[in-house]
Amino acid sequence: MTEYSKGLAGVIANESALSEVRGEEGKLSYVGYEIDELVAHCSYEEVVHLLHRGKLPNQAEAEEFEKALRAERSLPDGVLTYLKTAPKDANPMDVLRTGVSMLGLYDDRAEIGEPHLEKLSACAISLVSKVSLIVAAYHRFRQGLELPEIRKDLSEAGHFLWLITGEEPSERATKILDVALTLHADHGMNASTFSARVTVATLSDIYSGITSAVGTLKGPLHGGANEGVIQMLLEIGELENVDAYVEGKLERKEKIMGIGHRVYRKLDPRAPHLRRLAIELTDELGEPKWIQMSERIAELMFEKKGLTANVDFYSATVYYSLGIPTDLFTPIFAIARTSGWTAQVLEQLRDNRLYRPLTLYVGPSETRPVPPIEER
Ligand SMILES: CC(=O)SCCNC(=O)CCNC(=O)[C@H](O)C(C)(C)COP(=O)(O)OP(=O)(O)OC[C@H]1O[C@@H](n2cnc3c(N)ncnc32)[C@H](O)[C@@H]1OP(=O)(O)O
Ligand SMILES: O=C([O-])CC(=O)C(=O)O
Repeated sequence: MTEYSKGLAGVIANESALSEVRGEEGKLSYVGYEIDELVAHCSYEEVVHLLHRGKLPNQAEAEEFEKALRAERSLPDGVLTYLKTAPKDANPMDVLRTGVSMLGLYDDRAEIGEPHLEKLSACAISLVSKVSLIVAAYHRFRQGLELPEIRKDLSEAGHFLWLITGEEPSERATKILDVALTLHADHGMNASTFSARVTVATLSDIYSGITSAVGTLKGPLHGGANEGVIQMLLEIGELENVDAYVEGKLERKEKIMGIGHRVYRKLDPRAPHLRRLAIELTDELGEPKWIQMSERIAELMFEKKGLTANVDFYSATVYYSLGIPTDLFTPIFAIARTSGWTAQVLEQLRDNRLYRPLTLYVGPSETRPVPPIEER
């Protein structure tokens, strides 16, 4: 009999040369480069090149790739109209999901059937660029503001900050966001990437794949946890309330957001980078209580459950300290992960096989005749 693993835990679903998640060691690398190295030496754009093209770019390739990404900084009029008329109190992840789906309507390269890899690569670059624009444009429009002029002189991180604030982004904020984007870019067979791969494996189009992924990332057990972390910190309010809060949650068998991971059991290697940034930023702001509360939560969860902080735990405090509205945290995750989703979609289609696992049937063991309706 085929082995059953609830939630597909421990099951290998495909091969990938993109990210290697070494859960036991607490290590993560993209195409053979540890994330610590990438964060120290590369821009997010270079990391996107690595994921999309399989190698780090040289200077000329990096410039050409940046140019290609920046050339895609526009949205079809139909999408802009939608973003202007979407409900102002909508969840930005819902707006993004529909926005990505709409992009497919305006891109005639988005075909079903046998993949055309060159066209798909172009769509992938376009998506990496446009997802960020959709998030920023909706954020401006919901406040009754115009989108600032599109610029070609700013990096992906800097341009997003420029668009959401309308102010020249500082080098420091740009660098911090750039690091966060790099750390979130790809992560093996996580739930949203799996969704994207399942969708395109039917030979549906890339926009359908990324739409599936956005919908999957939104959930609080996945990317949505970063927003849950700030809500939790605000609810706790003060350091002295942390212990009672955590104990209460555990007694009620409720989850603490940003803690635990299916694959990393000892350390999520992205967390120390984000923790360092969170400490620096809250210190500069003179608001160390956010990090003090976080540290106590992490300490208690390790003591009581042996669980550690995941990528969402400290990224929340980093974004909060940068003044980014809470409901844009998960969309920022989506902006970064679009690079990984699209790279994984391309990889899936280079050597495709339909995903079709089995179900362990637990219904009635015997089949029965259908009784007449008056006898049921
Ligand atoms: C980018 C990302 O997607 S990272 C993950 C983001 N999600 C979160 O931060 C949400 C909070 N965390 C969780 O819900 C889980 O840890 C997940 C979904 C990430 C991983 O889930 P699983 O691998 O199924 O966890 P698993 O069931 O093995 O957990 C083991 C035990 O720890 C408990 N546990 C796991 N995470 C938490 C948590 N955050 N708070 C409280 N208890 C937890 C489980 O309830 C379980 O307890 P039990 O043995 O008493 O039943
Ligand atoms: O890999 C996972 O299960 C969740 C995820 O996306 C991540 O940690 O980045």
